[in-house]
Amino acid sequence: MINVLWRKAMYIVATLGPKTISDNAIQKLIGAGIEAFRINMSHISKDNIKRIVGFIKSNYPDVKIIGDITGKKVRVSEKLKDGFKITKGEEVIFTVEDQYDKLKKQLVDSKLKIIPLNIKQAIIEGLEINDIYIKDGRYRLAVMGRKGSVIQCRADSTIYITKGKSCTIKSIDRSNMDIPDRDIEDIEFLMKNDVDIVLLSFISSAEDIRKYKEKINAISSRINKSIEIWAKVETKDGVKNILDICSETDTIVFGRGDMSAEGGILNLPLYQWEICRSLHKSGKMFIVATNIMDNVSLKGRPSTSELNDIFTMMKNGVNGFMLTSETSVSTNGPLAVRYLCKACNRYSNILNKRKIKNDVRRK
Ligand SMILES: Nc1ncnc2c1ncn2[C@@H]1O[C@H](COP(=O)(O)OP(=O)(O)OP(=O)(O)O)[C@@H](O)[C@H]1O
Ligand SMILES: CC(=O)C(=O)O
Repeated sequence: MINVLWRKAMYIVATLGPKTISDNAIQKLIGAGIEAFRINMSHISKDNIKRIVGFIKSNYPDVKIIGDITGKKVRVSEKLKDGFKITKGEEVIFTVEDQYDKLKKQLVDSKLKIIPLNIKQAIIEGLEINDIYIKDGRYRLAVMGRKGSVIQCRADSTIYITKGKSCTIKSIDRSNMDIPDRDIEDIEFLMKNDVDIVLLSFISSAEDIRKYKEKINAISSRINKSIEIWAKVETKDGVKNILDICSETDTIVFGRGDMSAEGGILNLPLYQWEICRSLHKSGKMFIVATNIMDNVSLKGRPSTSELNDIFTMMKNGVNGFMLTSETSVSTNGPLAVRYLCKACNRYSNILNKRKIKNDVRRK
């Protein structure tokens, strides 16, 4: 087994994905300095999760495993059997899950492709929708016309559509949505397999967590297992209610991928700053996820702005970082972890020295 080289000043989490689910890849990430893994329940099969958890638990009992459940995330519905490409300028139809089969029959002779979303008609009734975004806001489809739940859109760029792909409708009100059945099944699976932490996605209020806790407590008394609960904040309401959310959990993860789609990428630093200010001296753990070391995936070294971002976040009280696509879909995962650990160690040494100096000066 590879030994962990050093203990880091910050909590560093890596997401496992197609490029890192083998035992060998997991060992390399641990050797580079990882002390917790995120498993995205939306992308990894249950068989693979069982194998990964078994491997980590029996070889690295101190490494924590975090199961990230999908929450109230809008995605392309599982009802879409075969994926397809839509080209720049092409018009397509989005619809809701409960209208998809009917619409497919009605439009059988039309050339328009239909994309079903995993939401029910009631969720979008009366809602003004100007755009639908795909993959954390990276691709935009402008709404050209709409009749109830039949939404005609034009693509700004060429995109591949497959089931499960993440979508964003900015104006959506999640308070009307039920906890997806899939989340409850996934939580029970995580508990039965001794996963340490469940990461609840799209938490917008303390009430959201309490609803999950009710379900988790019921499972817990039935199977006699427990699990730690963390909240992922990635909506405007979540940022607004951050202190309220903290009353129900000790760890907050800021999901910058979804947040940039939900709140607009230009506003992202402002949301991040707002959470830092709110959590300052709260004693809560604050972990920032996504787009931490993307340049290492692309070019083999971090960019100046990534390093500056990391330093500023540490100065503002962030306690940990969560790598997502850097380790799940890139072959440069261990390199990203090494750079991140080195940066965190170096900056925390400097910040600690500065703090001690200032404390002494104040006395
Ligand atoms: N097993 C997989 N098969 C295909 N694509 C994957 C897989 N795992 C991850 N991905 C892709 O890599 C990206 C980064 O993976 P990660 O698990 O960090 O997801 P994420 O950005 O939180 O995704 P999502 O928002 O879809 O839950 C995802 O957006 C997804 O498109
Ligand atoms: C990690 C995650 O969910 C996000 O960045 O949105």
